[in-house]
Amino acid sequence: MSVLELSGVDKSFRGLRALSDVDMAVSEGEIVGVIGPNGAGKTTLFNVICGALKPDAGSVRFAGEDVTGHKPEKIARSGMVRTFQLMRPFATMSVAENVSLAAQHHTRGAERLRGHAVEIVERVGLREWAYRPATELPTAGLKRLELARALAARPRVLLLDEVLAGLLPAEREPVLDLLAELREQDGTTLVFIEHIMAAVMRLSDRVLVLDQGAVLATGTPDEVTADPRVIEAYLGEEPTTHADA
Ligand SMILES: Nc1ncnc2c1ncn2[C@@H]1O[C@H](COP(=O)(O)OP(=O)(O)OP(=O)(O)O)[C@@H](O)[C@H]1O
Repeated sequence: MSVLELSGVDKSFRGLRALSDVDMAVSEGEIVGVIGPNGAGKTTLFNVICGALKPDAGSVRFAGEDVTGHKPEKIARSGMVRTFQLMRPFATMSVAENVSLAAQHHTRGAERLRGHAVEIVERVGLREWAYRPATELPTAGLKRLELARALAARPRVLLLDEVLAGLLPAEREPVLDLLAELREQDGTTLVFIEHIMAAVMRLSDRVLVLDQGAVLATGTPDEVTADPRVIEAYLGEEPTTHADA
């Protein structure tokens, strides 16, 4: 059974069709990369899945339940959590406090909450930063903190919006390792929007290609990167173009 299933999803903004009849099914424990040119509808897709936007038509099912139009907090509490491209931590709080705040609906008791937050801070590689103000973090640290906040909610499905953007190639590797570990150790299902094709190729079991709001192709990384329609719409003549975008 699919843990996440979209059926016939449409979403328009003042006549602009941002999503058009999108079907998508993600199995438990699967890693699905979502790619496509700028404006293809990737972020809108995430916003519809996580409840930030209500689709004009179609449905979103999570863990067998119809969650179409449910509030984002409700969807997050039920186990489907997203990260944002632009991380805005609470400025007056430390890194660990920011993570605790995100964990408070999911962990009972102050002691356990603190322990859970510290464990996640360490897991994302921010141990030295735990008690420093979150605003002092460099970009790579803010990205890790965003991931930590999402993990604090104990996600069953994690939606990652360009989690590698702004990171140097050397900073990407540990994040990719962590994402692979989340699936291996925790069985977390991952759906990630990414422009860096090397990461998409390495991490994805399956890739969904959006173009002008519609699903252009879906398949293994090798299948989609060899698909002439995908090459024409997104990858260009040289698929390596996006490798370090
Ligand atoms: N709130 C909004 N109001 C009006 N138009 C919007 C809104 N959100 C998105 N759009 C439009 O919908 C289309 C899809 O946008 P979306 O941000 O989902 O694309 P994307 O694939 O995530 O692009 P990118 O890779 O640049 O982030 C674009 O034409 C965009 O301008």
